[in-house]
Amino acid sequence: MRRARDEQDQSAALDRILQLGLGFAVSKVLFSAVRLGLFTELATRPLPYEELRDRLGLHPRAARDFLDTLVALDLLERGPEGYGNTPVTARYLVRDRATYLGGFLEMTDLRLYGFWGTLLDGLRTGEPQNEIRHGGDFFETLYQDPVRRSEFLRAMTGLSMRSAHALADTVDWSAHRVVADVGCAEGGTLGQILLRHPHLRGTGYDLESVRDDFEHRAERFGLTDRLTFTAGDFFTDPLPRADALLLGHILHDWDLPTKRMLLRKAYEALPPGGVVIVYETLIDDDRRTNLTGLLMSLNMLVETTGGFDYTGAECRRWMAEAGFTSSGVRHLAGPESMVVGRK
Ligand SMILES: C[S@@+](CC[C@H](N)C(=O)[O-])C[C@H]1O[C@@H](n2cnc3c(N)ncnc32)[C@H](O)[C@@H]1O
Repeated sequence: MRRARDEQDQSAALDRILQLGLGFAVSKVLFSAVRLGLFTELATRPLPYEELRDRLGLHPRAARDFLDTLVALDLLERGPEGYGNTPVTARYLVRDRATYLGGFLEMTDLRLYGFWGTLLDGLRTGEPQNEIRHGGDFFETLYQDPVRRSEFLRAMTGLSMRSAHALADTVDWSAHRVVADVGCAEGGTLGQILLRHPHLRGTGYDLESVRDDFEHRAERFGLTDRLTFTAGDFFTDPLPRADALLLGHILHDWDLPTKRMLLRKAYEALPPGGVVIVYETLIDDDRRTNLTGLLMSLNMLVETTGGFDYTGAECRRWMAEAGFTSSGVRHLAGPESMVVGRK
């Protein structure tokens, strides 16, 4: 009896190893579906097999396996009317919906997928594997190409969207008037917060080259009267003054001295009682369970010269060193949590 159970366990573990080994294939199936606009084609209703195949321009040899793989992955439903979105893909993978996450997946396919191909080099050398593999500054290099810049900034909106909703809903904004987002990208997070809290004004702070993308999105939000852009470089300039400062997926881009410098600058920019809100895929304190946080940290190895993700306990320690009198960690959404520090 026990032997039979051991054999079953072993066989399940072997299946898992096989599936992990084929993880790259799963990623590519998902990326292809997003880039083909499959979930967007199904936005209003399910479609019969032939019609869907023809609309997507798929070869008959490939189409059935491709679509049924997505069914097996719980990313499509198949019923009498054909193939349709699941509630999750309808919400997150249909383009032009406010909840679209696909921008992050598109960027992951176009950039990260290739860069992770030389992970082994990164593991051995500690050097980035992306556009700055042979030197240069990451953001300066990336932003030289306007298409890649916009694609990256859109990806940030997708990555942060669920946390943006959670921040808007769970933080007590009533005590604040002005909130600034440091390294705001397109301003998607700030926009979601301001839409829900009409008494707030917001400043997006980022490099000058981000201005057009930010202002375009502020217009789409209908928030140009309350949401403005301030160009700045947080290495050389002070941070904008505000009652609340957001640092979303910023600290993980940089080495420890820069993380500390940014928290010190945040402290200086806040009035007494002001708060800094750091949010990321924080790694659990025991570094065992938040797989996305650990993978994100390896992604910082691939993408940056010194960046790494970290635990809530580490961040609270750096906040205390910067002068913040109290701090606490709270879960936001999925793998993401925030650390709130009060001056
Ligand atoms: C990983 S993205 C995070 C975007 C956004 N906060 C989010 O969570 O979706 C990092 C952002 O920091 C900005 N950034 C990089 N270097 C900067 C600098 N020296 N000064 C100001 N912003 C900078 C980038 O342009 C980018 O928008």
